[in-house]
Amino acid sequence: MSGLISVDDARRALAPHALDAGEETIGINDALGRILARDVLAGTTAPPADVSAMDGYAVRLADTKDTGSQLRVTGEVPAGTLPTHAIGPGEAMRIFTGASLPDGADHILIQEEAERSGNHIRVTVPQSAHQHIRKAGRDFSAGDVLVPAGICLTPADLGLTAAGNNATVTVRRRPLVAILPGGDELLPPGSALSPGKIIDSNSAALAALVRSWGGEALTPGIAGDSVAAIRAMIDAVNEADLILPVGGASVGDYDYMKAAFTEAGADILFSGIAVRPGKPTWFARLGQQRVLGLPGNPASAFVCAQLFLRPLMMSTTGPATVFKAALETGLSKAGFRETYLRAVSRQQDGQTIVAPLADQDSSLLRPLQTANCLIRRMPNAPACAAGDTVECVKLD
Ligand SMILES: Nc1nc2c(c(=O)[nH]1)N[C@H]1C(S)=C(S)[C@@H](COP(=O)(O)OP(=O)(O)OC[C@H]3O[C@@H](n4cnc5c(N)ncnc54)[C@H](O)[C@@H]3O)O[C@H]1N2
Ligand code: MOO
Repeated sequence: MSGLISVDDARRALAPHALDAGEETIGINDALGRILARDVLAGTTAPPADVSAMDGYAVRLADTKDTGSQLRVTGEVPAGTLPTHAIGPGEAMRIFTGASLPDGADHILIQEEAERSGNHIRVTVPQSAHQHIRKAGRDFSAGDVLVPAGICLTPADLGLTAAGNNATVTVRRRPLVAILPGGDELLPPGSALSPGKIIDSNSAALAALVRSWGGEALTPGIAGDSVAAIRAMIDAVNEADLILPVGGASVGDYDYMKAAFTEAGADILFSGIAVRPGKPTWFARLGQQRVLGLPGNPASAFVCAQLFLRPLMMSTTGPATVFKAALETGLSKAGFRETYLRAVSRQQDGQTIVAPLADQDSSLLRPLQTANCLIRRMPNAPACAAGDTVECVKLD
């Protein structure tokens, strides 16, 4: 109907245009939250040798079984040095936490369980089992995969990466995504408002989504309602891998976005999707740049970013979570557009329950803040009852 393409066809049309911004190698201190492009390998073994886990004496267990046993202290191994000699029967070596075990030793007598006098120690607590030695390679061995490619780097991953003697990691480059809101009514947050003006909320929400999907967001400002103003903005973001024009996508007299992009040389691949909310969503190529036009209504822009922008950026994030849930309340017959209802899902008695929010108007931000998922309804889906199973998409 009316020249709109289906959600599935839109996804298929977008698939060949998914972003692959390439790889870059960066310092580990800048890598938190980045997507790893190449496995991190251990360049060393940890611990590199059998080491002491306590401050005390490296001994032979057999020499320390009885209270009062005397051992001769033949030397010392502080952490960071290697033992200069082995120990023999009746001998001990002073050792500190993390230091390498001398040959001949098979046990650490902690200093609290020994009494020192000159070059001798006396066992004050009989020792019964080998203890306090960390074996070489207990954590990892040289050549092990420490962090697999594809994951989003956490603080623990970075500690492990460093321990494996890696100062850098190779991560996916962040695609540069420019957000281009258009409309004479829009002012940035924090402005002095005047009659007829509203605040641009889409830029903040979309920039946050872009960042959470591994991209870098550019927000060059708001374009006025004219082809010339929009073209100036297009020129200003020629570095971007993807441009997100927001608003001005529908049929109103001041909806200039597509005209401006066409004039700039863009090739529009589709315009209008049978989806609710988000019908005016469109897609174009401007040379190497991808252009995903989103509707101005905040819920439409947000939902269509989840449905269409996320897959475009998928090479850096992986697919959205889809799950099944039981409806808390019935739903009336669906319209001809594939519909995504903002909803709240929760666990109850081992079951996932989902409830659509009462007001689904696409201008509203409050329900969007409350929602944690979208209920997907296929075009013309029949009415369904409470308890029926529906498909849901987790919201980011
Ligand atoms: N006669 C028709 N009118 C409309 C149709 C239609 O088919 N025929 N489609 C409607 C649908 S569906 C949508 S969605 C909207 C989308 O229109 P646009 O993409 O052209 O968006 P605008 O008109 O520029 O804005 C719509 C609405 O959203 C507000 N807005 C815009 N940008 C922002 C922003 N950055 N932050 C916050 N709010 C924004 C704007 O002020 C409008 O209220 O069109 C319907 N109309
Ligand atoms: O498709 Mo629009 O997003 O319903 O308001």
